[in-house]
Amino acid sequence: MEISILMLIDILVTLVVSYKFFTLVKETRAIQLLNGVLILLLIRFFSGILGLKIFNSLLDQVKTVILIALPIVFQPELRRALEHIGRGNLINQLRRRDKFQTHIDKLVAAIIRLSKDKIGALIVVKRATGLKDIIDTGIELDAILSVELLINIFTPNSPLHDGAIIIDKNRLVAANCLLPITKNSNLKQSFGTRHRAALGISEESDALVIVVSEETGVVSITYDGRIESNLDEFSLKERLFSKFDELGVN
Ligand SMILES: Nc1ncnc2c1ncn2[C@@H]1O[C@H](COP(=O)(O)OP(=O)(O)OP(=O)(O)O)[C@@H](O)[C@H]1O
Repeated sequence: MEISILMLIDILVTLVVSYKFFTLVKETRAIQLLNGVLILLLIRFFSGILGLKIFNSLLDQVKTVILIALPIVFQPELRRALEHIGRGNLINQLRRRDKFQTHIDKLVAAIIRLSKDKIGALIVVKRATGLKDIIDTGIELDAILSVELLINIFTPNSPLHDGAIIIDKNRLVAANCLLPITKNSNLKQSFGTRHRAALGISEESDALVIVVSEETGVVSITYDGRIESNLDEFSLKERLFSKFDELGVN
């Protein structure tokens, strides 16, 4: 078989597009469904070879239902993916990164100071999932994010220090908010309600949550129902950056 240049280009383009698609969905809930679809296609392939006619037609029906249901169930992910492609322009990306760096720098500077002073904090950073029901449990602020404001809010005895704050891009949306507590029973005993609340909201939304322990000053981050502890300034910035870059916040 002759391999033409066109064929090589074809393979390369398919690989690049598949890789891009995979990186877009890998940390979303779409990945589980994608795995399911791949398994289904594999079963359909073998059942085709074996000539199991009734089973084949059943699998074909299931495939049709899934194809119709996909765009409905994954409407937010699809929208994000299309927006991501639309933002491909390099200048826009650089501009976005720059603006974005400023929000992250402010946030991280405040967290590091809170950590040094062992001031407990619970900071929910909104991503794609709306958090209206959580915001409604607290006090709406809609203030521009600043290091001083963040420190002021969490300073013990300040009227807003209890509960969580919600941040959306460079705005501090609300404080004093109540988060759902995780039901995960495999957590370390040392994680109290502040950390359990951070995990709870990260299980129910795609938000990133930063926790500063009042007892130890340790900084943790939760996302997708997972917790990472003992983050220093560098790794915290790195986590925030990669999570938001993925989403394309501006
Ligand atoms: N469901 C919740 N939603 C929002 N904030 C909460 C919630 N539960 C607890 N908190 C916050 O956590 C504080 C209590 O933290 P607690 O000491 O139980 O947690 P912890 O995980 O051990 O943290 P630390 O290491 O800071 O002690 C409360 O004063 C409140 O500000």
